Amino acid sequence: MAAVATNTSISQGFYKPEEKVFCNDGRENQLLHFITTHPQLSAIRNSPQAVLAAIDEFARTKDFLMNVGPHKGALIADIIATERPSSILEIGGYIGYSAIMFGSTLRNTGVPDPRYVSLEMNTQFASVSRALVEIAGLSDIVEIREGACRASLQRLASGTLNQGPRSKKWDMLFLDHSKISYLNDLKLAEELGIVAPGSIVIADDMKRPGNPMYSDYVRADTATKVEAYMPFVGCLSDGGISLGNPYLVYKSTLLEGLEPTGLMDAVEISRCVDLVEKD
Ligand SMILES: C[S@@+](CC[C@H](N)C(=O)[O-])C[C@H]1O[C@@H](n2cnc3c(N)ncnc32)[C@H](O)[C@@H]1O
Repeated sequence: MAAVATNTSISQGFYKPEEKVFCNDGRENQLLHFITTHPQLSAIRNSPQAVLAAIDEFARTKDFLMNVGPHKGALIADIIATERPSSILEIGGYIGYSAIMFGSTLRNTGVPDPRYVSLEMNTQFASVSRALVEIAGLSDIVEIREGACRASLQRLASGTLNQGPRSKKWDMLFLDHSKISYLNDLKLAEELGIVAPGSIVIADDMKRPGNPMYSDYVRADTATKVEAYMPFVGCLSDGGISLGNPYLVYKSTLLEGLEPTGLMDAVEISRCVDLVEKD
């Protein structure tokens, strides 16, 4: 059997450029077909690295895919390997590239009872992702949860989904969904106790396209956050907008890394280090 190249993505070049239409035009099913009919499928099975290499091969040679990619992905995988979280929650799973890369890294840390839950609202993307996670041999620790993330976050925190850590707090939250929703959904995760002291929040695409409202929030001191929060305390709400917990303290840094297309981007790493007393 021919050997499967597992680390060719970086050396063999970049993904095709992102065009006006960049997803949901049939390419996700074509990717699944590409992998399930791959001449090296038997060697790809149960090898997360080989599945990632096959996804990268598709995105280099056939069609762009909006994955975190091998470069920024490696930066985040290094943090997982060093910090050894037990539980990682991802918002925005797409076809499962990050879930396979980070789920595999999580498994390799050897932490007891590892859990990776990936929230994805698009039914078709969730089903491709589930299939690729299964081919990668990671279904035992990676769960693809279909649905809009705010409802899933509520269910996770209320314990009506039976996967996840025993407490409400998750050790790591990876934000990679609609950029405009990052801040509102982080605030919901704060209110629900999903993000708490000890959690690390990682946000993608912080340079391309960038997310000033989000970065201002995670870099602000608590006094500034409390001042912005106070006027709205007690307002009636339908639950669509979250106020968050301004008493949580983050230490936040920006880490530069390449998009899979070769353009420079960055991820924001925000460590929730404290919960200060209310005055
Ligand atoms: C950039 S892609 C995620 C890429 C993936 N993390 C990776 O690197 O392999 C963004 C995904 O977020 C999903 N998404 C956007 N808004 C969402 C929401 N509110 N709830 C759940 N998923 C959402 C989209 O359907 C899309 O698949």
